[in-house]
Amino acid sequence: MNKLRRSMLFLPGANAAMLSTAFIYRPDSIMFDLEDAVALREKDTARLLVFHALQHPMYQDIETVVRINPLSTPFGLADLEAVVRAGVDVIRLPKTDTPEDIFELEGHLERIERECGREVGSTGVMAAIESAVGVINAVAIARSSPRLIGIALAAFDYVMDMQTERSDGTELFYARCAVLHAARAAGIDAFDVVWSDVNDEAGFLREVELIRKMGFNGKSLINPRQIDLLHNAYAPTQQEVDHAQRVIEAAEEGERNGLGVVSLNGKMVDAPIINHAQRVLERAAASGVRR
Ligand SMILES: CC(C)(COP(=O)(O)OP(=O)(O)OC[C@H]1O[C@@H](n2cnc3c(N)ncnc32)[C@H](O)[C@@H]1OP(=O)(O)O)[C@@H](O)C(=O)NCCC(=O)NCCSC(=O)C[C@@](O)(CC(=O)O)C(=O)O
Ligand SMILES: [Mg+2]
Repeated sequence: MNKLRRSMLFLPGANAAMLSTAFIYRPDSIMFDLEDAVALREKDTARLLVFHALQHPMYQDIETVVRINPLSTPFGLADLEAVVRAGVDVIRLPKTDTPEDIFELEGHLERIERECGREVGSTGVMAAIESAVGVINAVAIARSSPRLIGIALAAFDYVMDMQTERSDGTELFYARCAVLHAARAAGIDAFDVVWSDVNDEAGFLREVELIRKMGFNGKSLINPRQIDLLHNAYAPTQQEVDHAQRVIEAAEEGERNGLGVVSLNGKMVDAPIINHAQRVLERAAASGVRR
C-alpha cells in the first residue's frame, strides 16, 4: 500500500510556538507554510525557523512538506535553497498554472540537491492548483515530473479567480473532478481544499464525506482538531471490513473451484470487487476501523 496521506496540516512558518509542538498531533504530513500564512515582514524569520524545525529530531519520522513562495516572488528561490538543504521531503508549489512552473522548480531542485549532496530526485513535489488556468492544465501539470507525489486543489484563491465564493461545494464541482482525474491519470495523490471554519465540525465532516466518496486521498488541514475527525471518517466501518473479508473468502473458494466470477448473497464478485475488498482490508490494517 502507498503511504497514507489523508491529512496535511498547514502550519504558519513564522509561528515559533506551533513549530515547537505540532509534531505531537501526528498528521500524516506536516506542511510548514512560508507563503500566504506569513506576513511580508516575517518571510525571512519564517524561513529560518522552518530551516531549523526541519532538522529537529521530532520531525524526522513524519513526512515534511514546505509551501514555498512562488518562484516569481523575491522569496521563492531563497525558500527553496534553505528547505532542500534542511532535508524537506516535499515542496508544495503554490499557484501552479502550467507544467513549465514545475520544470522551473525541477531545474532549481536538481542544482541544489547536487550542491548539498542530496540524491538527485529525492525531493518530492506537490503542485497546488489555485486558478482556472491551473485546473484546465491539471493533467499536463500532474504528468510533468516523476517528482510529483500529488496535486492539491486550493479553493480560496481558486474561487477568487472564478469570481465566486466558497459555499456548499457547487463552486468547486468542476475543479474537484478535474484535479482528481488528473491525479489518477498520472498515478499520483489528490488532495482536497482546506475547511476554514475550525469550529464547524458538522460542515467539515460533510465535506470530508463528499471528497472521500469522490476518491480524494485526503485534505489540506489548518487545525489539529481536524486531524482525528478526518482520519476517523476515512477509516472503513466494521461492516465494510466484515463484508470485505467475506468477499475475499468467496473469491478464494471460487478460485479453488476454478471460477473467475462467484456470487455472494446474490451479488457478483469479480476482479474489481476483490481488489476493492483488498484495499478496504489494507486500509483497516493501516488506519483502524471507524468509531
Ligand atoms: C485557524 C487558526 C487561526 C485557529 O486558531 P485557534 O487559536 O482558534 O486554534 P485552537 O484550536 O484553539 O488551537 C489549539 C492549539 O492548537 C495549536 N494550533 C492551532 N492550529 C495549529 C496548526 N495549524 N498547526 C499546529 N498547531 C496549531 C494552537 O497553537 C493551540 O496550541 P496550544 O496553545 O498549545 O493549546 C489556527 O488553527 C491556524 O493558524 N491555522 C493555520 C492557518 C494556515 O496555515 N493558513 C494558511 C493555509 S490556507 C491558505 O493559504 C489558503 C489556500 O492557499 C490553501 C491551499 O493552498 O490549499 C487556498 O488558496 O485555498
Ligand atoms: Mg492559496
